[in-house]
Amino acid sequence: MSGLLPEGFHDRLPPAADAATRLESHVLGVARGYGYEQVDPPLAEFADELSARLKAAGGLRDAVRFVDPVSQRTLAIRPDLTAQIGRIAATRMGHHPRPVRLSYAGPVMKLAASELDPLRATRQIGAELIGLDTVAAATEVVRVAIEALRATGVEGIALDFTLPDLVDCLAGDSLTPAQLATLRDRLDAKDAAGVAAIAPRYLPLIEAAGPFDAAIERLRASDAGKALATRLDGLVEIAASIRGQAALTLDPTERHGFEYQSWLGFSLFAKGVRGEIGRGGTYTILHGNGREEAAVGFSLYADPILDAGIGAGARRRLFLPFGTPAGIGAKLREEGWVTVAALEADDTPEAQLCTHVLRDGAPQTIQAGLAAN
Ligand SMILES: N[C@@H](Cc1c[nH]c[nH+]1)C(=O)O
Repeated sequence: MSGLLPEGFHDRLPPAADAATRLESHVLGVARGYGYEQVDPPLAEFADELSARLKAAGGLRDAVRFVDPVSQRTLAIRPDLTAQIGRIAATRMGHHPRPVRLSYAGPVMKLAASELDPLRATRQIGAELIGLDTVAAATEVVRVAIEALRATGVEGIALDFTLPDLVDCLAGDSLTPAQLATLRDRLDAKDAAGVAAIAPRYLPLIEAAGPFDAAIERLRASDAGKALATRLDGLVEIAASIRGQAALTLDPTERHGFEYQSWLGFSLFAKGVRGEIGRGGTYTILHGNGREEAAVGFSLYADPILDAGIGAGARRRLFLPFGTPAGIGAKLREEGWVTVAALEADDTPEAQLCTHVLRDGAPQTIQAGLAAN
């Protein structure tokens, strides 16, 4: 059925849409347990406001934009919720004591799809801690993310740490901006020869990538000037808090998708799920008066998780034959049943995808085969 929706857009049908709601409430529930309260910003807002909120965010290349006939200003549909949370924290919640803990869930839209990420209209669920980007703050955020994924039934979680601003931090002023840009590009491509041609001292960063402990050791060994020592110590502490709950790797130069994250970034993966299921890290919010504020957070991507069939749960629907008194249905729903009432005499449990049928006043399982969805 091509042409019904633009490429990269999709409908969620039953039972996947119910699963999506359940997943969202599990994640928000775990975040709520850690003190994160939900905010719900609008789908679109002034483009200049959205693009200037996070330091190093690089504009709104990813956003669908249009001129609002009412305000006559350019609006952007959010491609990511983090900047909106930053805006709320910096403005309307600017007077709240720090750190502020906020959670969110909602649709986002991207201007273009990529091969790795073919969906343009997706949903993000996440949490942001505003006011700190310390190891303690990052540890909490990473824990919430992992616990939230586990609560939704995701198994085989893997977390890949990265150090998004590492290259800039090591470069000092020894490289021109143009050289730095090429270097970043070559590091992203893991092009050892290209890196060697610009600055051979960066080669150990490519070689270090891999399982966490070994990668840390290799990085420490190559860090003669101890320029990385604090960052590496921080990573080790964060990693220790989730050990055993996720497979840990470290790719110090990975920058794809980490546009605005600062000293720490991480990507989340799960067994049996294609691509990333979430991402997070530390970043800097810009206040109107030029003040900068540290923050850390994560966003989970519901679509790949749901597409892998995780969190779907089994359907359990009880068919109430035509004429069943309303009071009986009410009592069964109180007991936790999902009831589906026949509204016409010839309706059937099969047509209503029911797993159970009310017979002689009691729910009975329908023979296997019929019950399958
Ligand atoms: N919103 C970011 C992840 C993030 C949340 N907070 C900090 N970083 C993303 O989806 O790429």
